[in-house]
Amino acid sequence: MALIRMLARYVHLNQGLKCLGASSQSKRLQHTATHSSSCNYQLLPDCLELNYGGLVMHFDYVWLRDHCRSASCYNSKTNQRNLDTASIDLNIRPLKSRVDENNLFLTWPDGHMTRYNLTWLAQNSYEGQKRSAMQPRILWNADIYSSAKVPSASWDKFMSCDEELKNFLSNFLLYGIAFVEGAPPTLEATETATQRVSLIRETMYGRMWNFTSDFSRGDTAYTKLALDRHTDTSYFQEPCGIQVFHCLRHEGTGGRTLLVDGFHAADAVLQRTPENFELLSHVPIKHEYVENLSEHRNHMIGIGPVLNVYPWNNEVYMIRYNNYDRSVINTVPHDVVRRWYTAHRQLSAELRRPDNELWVKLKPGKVLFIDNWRVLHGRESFTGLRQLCGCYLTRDDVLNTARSLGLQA
Ligand SMILES: C[N+](C)(C)CCCC[C@H](N)C(=O)O
Ligand SMILES: O=C(O)CCC(=O)C(=O)O
Ligand SMILES: [Fe+2]
Repeated sequence: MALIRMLARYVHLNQGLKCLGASSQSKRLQHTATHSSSCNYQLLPDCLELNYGGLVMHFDYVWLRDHCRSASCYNSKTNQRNLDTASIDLNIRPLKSRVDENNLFLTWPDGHMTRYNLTWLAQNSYEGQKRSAMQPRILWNADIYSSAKVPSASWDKFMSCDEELKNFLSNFLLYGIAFVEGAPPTLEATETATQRVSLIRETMYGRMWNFTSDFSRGDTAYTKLALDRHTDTSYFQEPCGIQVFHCLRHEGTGGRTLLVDGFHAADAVLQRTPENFELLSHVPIKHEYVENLSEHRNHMIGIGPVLNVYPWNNEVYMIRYNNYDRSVINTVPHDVVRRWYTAHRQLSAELRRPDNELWVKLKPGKVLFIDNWRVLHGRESFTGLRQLCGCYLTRDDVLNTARSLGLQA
């Protein structure tokens, strides 16, 4: 209750501020209302209201001064701000204003004039951001993914042709998983493939890893035991963005890989029980990695909610779910803990629905890329010698590559 009340208060506060600005002050101040064929605007006491392209937007005056793109305020070669934001009068108002077909012009008290392209304003306004589509994704269960018949990239083309890389990344962004097939079954080839996409993120497990069930590290991954669905490195303040797996060898039985779309499960919780979604996206949880071997001593702590969402549209951008590595809960009082367990139970039930489970057997030559911020992985127990190599990738650089190829990321 306390949490929900706190959120409610936050919302009321925001609305309260808006009302105060519009009602108590507007009677005293003169409004400037201007119309052009496609656009009209008003200088309200606390913000500029712009109606353009069917969208009503509100811009704070300091924001408007801060976002001046003139040559003295902004370096368009480096795309960096020159203006010292701390030097803007927090009560600043424009002295003069006008619009033409495509632009809004404001003249500031010191005589400086700013020209804003109206389309730019629409794209960069809060209202526009709120309305704009979320990252296009196909939320999947086993059936949806299998029926989509998503093609794997073929090693030769993947390495030589940008169009193949673009298709691969486009599928990766849509589904959170993507495969390259026909790769040489070596650690070196795996490394080369990943470097086509991004930079390798070195961790305490190394840069490229090649592991088997020898308990060389203090973690269940280095055994033959089954591993329930989870995300990796939840105990980092910024969990690794992408995980790459390439099974170089398996002489034995079992050992299939389990994949589950965490965003699909989170969406089911949001649709059915919004208050549980709210708890999962606001209660901070700790994950911890404590390794105490003579060769390796590590202590990692990561803090954050299970679901990380953008506050302006509730879009989930990261799930942290690892019940093995989840640490003591001492960040919220007992009544919130109780409700959090109920919410966690619902999410777990969604993640465990058999129809959400995609099982694949990794084979030499087949490289799997997993979005570790979205798709959970696990594995079946196994017998015999099984050797898995791979690495983590930095998320920013994967998205950077995708954007440079013209994809929305
Ligand atoms: C992939 N590799 C074997 C190197 C590390 C495994 C890390 C396992 C850890 N429990 C986690 O989930 O983060
Ligand atoms: O052995 C596997 O297939 C995966 C183990 C695992 O979860 C990991 O290495 O992160
Ligand atoms: Fe893992």
